[in-house]
Amino acid sequence: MLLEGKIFAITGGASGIGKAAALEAARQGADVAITDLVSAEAVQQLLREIGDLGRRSLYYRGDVALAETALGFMAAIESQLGGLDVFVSNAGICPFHAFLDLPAETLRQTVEVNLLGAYFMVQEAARFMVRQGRGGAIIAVSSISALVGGAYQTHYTPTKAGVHSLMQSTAIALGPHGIRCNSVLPGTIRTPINADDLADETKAQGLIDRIPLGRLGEPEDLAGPIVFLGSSLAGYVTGAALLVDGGCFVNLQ
Ligand SMILES: NC(=O)C1=CN([C@@H]2O[C@H](COP(=O)(O)OP(=O)(O)OC[C@H]3O[C@@H](n4cnc5c(N)ncnc54)[C@H](O)[C@@H]3O)[C@@H](O)[C@H]2O)C=CC1
Ligand SMILES: C[C@H](O)[C@@H]1OC(=O)[C@H](O)[C@@H]1O
Repeated sequence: MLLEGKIFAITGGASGIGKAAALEAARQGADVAITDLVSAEAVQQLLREIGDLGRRSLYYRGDVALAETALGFMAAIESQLGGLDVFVSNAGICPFHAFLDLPAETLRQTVEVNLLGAYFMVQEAARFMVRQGRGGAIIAVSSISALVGGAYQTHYTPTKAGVHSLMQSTAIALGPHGIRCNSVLPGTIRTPINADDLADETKAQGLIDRIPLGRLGEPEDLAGPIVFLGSSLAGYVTGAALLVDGGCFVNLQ
């Protein structure tokens, strides 16, 4: 098992990519801490599944856009699980909208959740790991959108470039503490974040046609890469970005 005896924490772990990664971490031997916006009742089934795998779990409800959520989440992890080895900044939103009439509030909210939320969380996780003095791994869920644009994502793609850049800079800042920092760059993965967008079958098929592996991604496609980057198998990998897109990015012509 890749994360035997480790403590794994993730934001936005109630749904989609975060939920798949949380379950895979438990399968790979880790105790799992999750934070999300949803009620504790909404994650009971997920926590039961983690328990059935023989692992401890905790759920902390909060909004990552608020700096105090990071403090509260880390305090809960310390008191209930006793440490932190792998931290994944995953929570995010993508409210598709055209550029010219984008409301300032949509821009502000997207930046606050995706970029400031990631920053607050990564900073608190790193402080915790440095205090512990046993190194660690931090992974940010960025996107292929850190590298390419989207007409309806002008407020979103800069946040994904931002978290990719955050991992590059924190890799340098935290390397001397034995903390590795990497990002995963998913292509289009079917989750609730894009259910409405992909309900347009012409758009969905257009995306699939550009993917050499011939399908959109599923949340489980990210679970392995995230666990790998958190594990000692990736012990010399830091400051890296792993595209998980079925080959979409390289498919120019
Ligand atoms: N689905 C996709 O095609 C892609 C997704 N991503 C990124 O993956 C990450 C996870 O997204 P998905 O699993 O696809 O979507 P999702 O909607 O299934 O999961 C996102 C989770 O984040 C939580 N969340 C949203 N705002 C929050 C806040 N302010 N505080 C705490 N939790 C909050 C939601 O409640 C939800 O559980 C996001 O950062 C997204 O940008 C990146 C590339 C592609
Ligand atoms: C939510 C979108 O479908 C998804 O988000 C990303 O970051 C990808 O680039 C896709 O556009």
